[in-house]
Amino acid sequence: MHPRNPYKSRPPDFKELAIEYPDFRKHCQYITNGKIKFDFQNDEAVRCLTQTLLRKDFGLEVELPAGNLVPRIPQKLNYCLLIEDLLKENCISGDVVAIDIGTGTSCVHALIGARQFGWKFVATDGDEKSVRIAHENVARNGLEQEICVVHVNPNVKTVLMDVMNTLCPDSFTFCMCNPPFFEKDEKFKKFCEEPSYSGGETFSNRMAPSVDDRPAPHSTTFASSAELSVEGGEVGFVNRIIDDSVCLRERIKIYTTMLGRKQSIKPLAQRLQRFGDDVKYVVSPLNQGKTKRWMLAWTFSKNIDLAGNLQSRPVTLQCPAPGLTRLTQHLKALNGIVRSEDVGKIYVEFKSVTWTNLRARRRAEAELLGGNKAKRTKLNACHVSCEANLGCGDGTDSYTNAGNFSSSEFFHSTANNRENSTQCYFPLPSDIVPRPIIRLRIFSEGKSFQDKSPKISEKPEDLLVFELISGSKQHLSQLVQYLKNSINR
Ligand SMILES: C[S@@+](CC[C@H](N)C(=O)[O-])C[C@H]1O[C@@H](n2cnc3c(N)ncnc32)[C@H](O)[C@@H]1O
Repeated sequence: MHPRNPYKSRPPDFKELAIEYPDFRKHCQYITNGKIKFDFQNDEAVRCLTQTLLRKDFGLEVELPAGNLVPRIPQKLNYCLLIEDLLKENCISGDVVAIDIGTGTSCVHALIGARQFGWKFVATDGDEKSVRIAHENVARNGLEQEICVVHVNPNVKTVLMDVMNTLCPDSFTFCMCNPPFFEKDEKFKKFCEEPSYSGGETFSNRMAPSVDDRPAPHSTTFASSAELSVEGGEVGFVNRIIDDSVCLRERIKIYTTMLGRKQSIKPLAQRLQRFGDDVKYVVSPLNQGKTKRWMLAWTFSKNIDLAGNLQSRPVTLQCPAPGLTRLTQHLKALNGIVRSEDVGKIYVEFKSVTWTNLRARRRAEAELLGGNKAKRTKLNACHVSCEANLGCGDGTDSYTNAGNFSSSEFFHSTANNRENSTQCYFPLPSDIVPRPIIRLRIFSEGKSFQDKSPKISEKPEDLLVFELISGSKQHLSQLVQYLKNSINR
C-alpha cells in the first residue's frame, strides 16, 4: 500500500465501525472473544462498508445503487496518492483540473480527489444511469463547483476528444480512469447474469464458473455490463485513450489509467514506445490486500518528469576501472547502440532484448545453421504448414485485443499429435526503423573500493549508475544482472 495511505497502518476497525454506525452494525455478527464477523459475500454489506468508510474518513455521503460496482476505498485512495506523487515531483500544487474517464455511479475518484486533495474534475461516463447518479452524489456533497459530470457517447472510438472539444477549460492537469476489464464476451467466463436484478443487465461473480481451479473470490462483485466489459477489454479501451493522447498531447499534462491485469502492461507499453522520444511513461504497482493493480502514466510534455517514480531505487553496478570503457564493450557485444554524452556519461539504447535466454538462443542457432543434420532432415520430412492471419490493416486493430497478429494455426499431415511451437518473423519495410525497447543513461559516480580499507594492491572499481529513460524496469534489472555476471566472469 502507498506509504501515505492511512489504511496501511490502520486498516478499517470493523468493531469500531459497528459501534459508531448502526447501519453498518446490521451487517455484523458478534462472535466469541468480542470479535466481529462480516459477510464479504453479501453485496449489501459490502456496499454499506464502502459507504461507511466514505462517511467516516472523507465526510462523503454516497449512494451506491444495487447491481453496480462498489468501489474499494483503500485502492481508490492508493491511485489518488500515486497521482499526487507525480504532481508533487513536478511541483504542481494549485489549480489542478482533471478528467475522470468512466466515473461510474459512485463518482468515487472525483469525490475523493475533490474532498481530500482539492482537485477539480470533469467526470465522464457513457452510461446515462451512471451519469445521473454520479451527478446526484456530487450534489449531495455540495461539490457542484468542483465536479462537473458529463455524459459521453460510448460508441464513438475516441474517449477524450469530445470532452476536450466541447468543454472549458481547454487543458487539464491529468486524467484518470478505471477501464472496464473484460472483452465483450469474456465476462461470461467469470460472471453470471443475476436474474434477481431488474432494469438492465447485472452480473455477479457469485455463481461464476470456476476458472483454472482458482479459489472463489474473497468478496462478491456485482456490476453492470458497461462496467465490466468493452470492445477490446482494458487494452482496447486504454489504446483508445493513448490514440486520443497522441492528438491532444500536452493539452493534458499527465495521462493516467489504472490497469487490472498484469498482461495488459506489455502491449500498452509497446504502443507507447512507438512514439519514441516524444513520450515518457511509467508503470507503478498499486498493492492493496490481496488485489493487485497497476497505474500506467504517460506524458508528452518535456517539462514533466515521470522518472522519479521509476527510479525509486537507483540501479548501480561496480565495475573494474575504467568502468565505462569496459562496460561499453559488453553493451556493444549485446548489440547496444552506445553514444558518449559527456565525460563519464554514456547513452545506450537497445532495439531488442539480447541479454536473456542466451543459451537457448545459441542452441537454436546452432541447430538451424548446420548443426544437427539428422534432426533437420527429420524436421524437413514432416509435412507441416503454418498459416498466420494478419490484421486487416484498416486502422481498427488498436481497438481490439487482436493487434496485428490474430491467429496462427499449425497443420500436420499425420494423425500423431506433437507439440509444436511456431515463431513468425515479419521483416519490417526498410524505411521503418524499429523503436528502441529500452533507453538508458549510464554515468560513473567515481572510484569506489569493495573493501572499506583497501590494500594498495587492490584494483579500483568504478561505481556506475543506470538511469532508465524509457522502457521497463524489469528489462533494466535483467540487463544489469547479466552485465554483473559477465564482468565478473
Ligand atoms: C470499471 S467502471 C469504473 C467505475 C468507477 N470509476 C470506479 O473506479 O469504480 C468503468 C466505467 O466506464 C464507463 N465507460 C465505458 N465506456 C466509456 C466511454 N467510452 N467513455 C466514458 N465512460 C465509459 C462505464 O459505464 C463504467 O461506468
